[in-house]
Amino acid sequence: MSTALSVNLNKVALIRNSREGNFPSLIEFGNISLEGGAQGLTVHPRPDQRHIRPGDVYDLAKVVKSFPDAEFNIEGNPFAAAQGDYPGLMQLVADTQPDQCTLVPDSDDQLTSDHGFDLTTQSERLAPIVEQLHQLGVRVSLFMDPDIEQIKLARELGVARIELYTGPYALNYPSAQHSACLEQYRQAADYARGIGLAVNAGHDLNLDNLPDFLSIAGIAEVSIGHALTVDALRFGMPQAVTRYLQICQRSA
Ligand SMILES: CC(=O)[C@@H](O)[C@H](O)COP(=O)(O)O
Ligand SMILES: NCC(=O)COP(=O)(O)O
Repeated sequence: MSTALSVNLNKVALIRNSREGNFPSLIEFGNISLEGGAQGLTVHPRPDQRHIRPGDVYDLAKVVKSFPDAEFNIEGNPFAAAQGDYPGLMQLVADTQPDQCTLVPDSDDQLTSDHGFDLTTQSERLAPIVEQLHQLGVRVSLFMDPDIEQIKLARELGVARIELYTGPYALNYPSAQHSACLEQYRQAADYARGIGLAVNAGHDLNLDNLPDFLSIAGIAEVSIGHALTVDALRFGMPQAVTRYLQICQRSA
């Protein structure tokens, strides 16, 4: 099986935002990624617009549509309030109709995503959001820790996928805890697939830790941005995309 690579362009936007103007262009790097064979693009618009801006979401939706087989994945917290010209995640999704929306429980003051949903407390308020996204024809993925009890609750919400938050996996690679950590993710992924959920994964995956992670059977998609952008500084964007694709094509 091959795992789809969705290139997250957040950090290209971070560089762009450090000066006036539109350099680097996200449209250019979105095209380079998809021309290089990536199966999709991911963006994570946040209310403070530290990187992805609403205009980027509309621009990249158009880029993805120009590649018939490519997918657009918009991530974010559906409960984060509109702020300035950030209209809220659900408005951006309604306007651009992405293939997938990955719901992430980030608060506005987080440096980055650092945990999955606690569905014991969030399921009730997520249910109408999931329904709304399904009404829009958007596939829903929930950002989750590798916790089987939580994954059971994700299935009850009727979503198609979960995205395993791989921050702890990356943190433990390579260490004495690596094997046990990988096994926890394997068991969570196997369980999720066994109850009918497809499994995505993301956060801090890189060229070193990705091969071991993709020894886990049936990972549908990995979304990678931070390390891939650094690798683009090293090798150029086309070669960086190629190197991740080579690993994804060898997945279990
Ligand atoms: C949800 C997740 O792990 C990442 O996709 C997220 O996009 C990281 O956000 P930053 O790029 O803002 O760190
Ligand atoms: N969902 C994970 C993602 O889109 C990118 O995460 P990272 O590679 O920037 O850590």
